[in-house]
Amino acid sequence: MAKQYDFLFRLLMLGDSGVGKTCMLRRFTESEFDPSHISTIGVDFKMKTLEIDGVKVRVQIWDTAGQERYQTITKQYYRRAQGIIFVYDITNEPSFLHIAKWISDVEEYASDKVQRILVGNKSDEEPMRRVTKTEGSKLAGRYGMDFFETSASSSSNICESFTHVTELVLQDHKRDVDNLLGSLDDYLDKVTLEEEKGRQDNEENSQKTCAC
Ligand SMILES: Nc1nc2c(ncn2[C@@H]2O[C@H](COP(=O)(O)OP(=O)(O)OP(=O)(O)O)[C@@H](O)[C@H]2O)c(=O)[nH]1
Repeated sequence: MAKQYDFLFRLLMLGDSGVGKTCMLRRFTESEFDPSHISTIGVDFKMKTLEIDGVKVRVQIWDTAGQERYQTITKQYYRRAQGIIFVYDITNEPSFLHIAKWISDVEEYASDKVQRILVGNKSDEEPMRRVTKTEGSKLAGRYGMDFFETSASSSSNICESFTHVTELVLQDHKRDVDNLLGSLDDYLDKVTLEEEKGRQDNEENSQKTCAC
């Protein structure tokens, strides 16, 4: 059967328990919002296909448990992620302060090339806000990440944030392919030049032989 997509990328969601990772993922993949909080056990994943600039990208999004007790399990998923979404809750300051810890874990366990974005979720809860947009944006800037405020409840910026991290992974992948093709071109040019030089040397040698 023909493949239904051009690329398959793995994304990972990280952040404290209760910040809304599962709700964001359900909103993105199933357009649903469930206000109950059932803590994720270990890890879970959902798939979705996106079309970016005519390229079909299938994303496998891993939703990790925020609870400390599952971290030995969840850390095993860091290495294979190509994109990471760090999530905090704008109504919960500790979840924002813990982002530095999540980032340091990723720096320790994930690939150096992993693409990352920062998300402040629950932007619909404005009266309960404890972390300003400027604080979120500054933290993201400090780590060289793009920043979004989302709401799984109202759906604000959900599609934009998942699509953006996928675009970053796709761009990085294309850069790798271009570099590989560039090296292949250089190699083929070198081989052609050497063959050309070999032919010329042979011709010169045979002319010399004839003259004798
Ligand atoms: N108001 C509001 N509530 C939200 C939003 N997203 C999630 N919630 C609520 O926050 C609670 C926790 O959401 P979950 O998605 O289960 O949180 P989680 O980060 O996956 O938690 P763990 O699985 O324990 O790591 C639930 O009661 C949700 O209804 C949002 O955008 N706005």
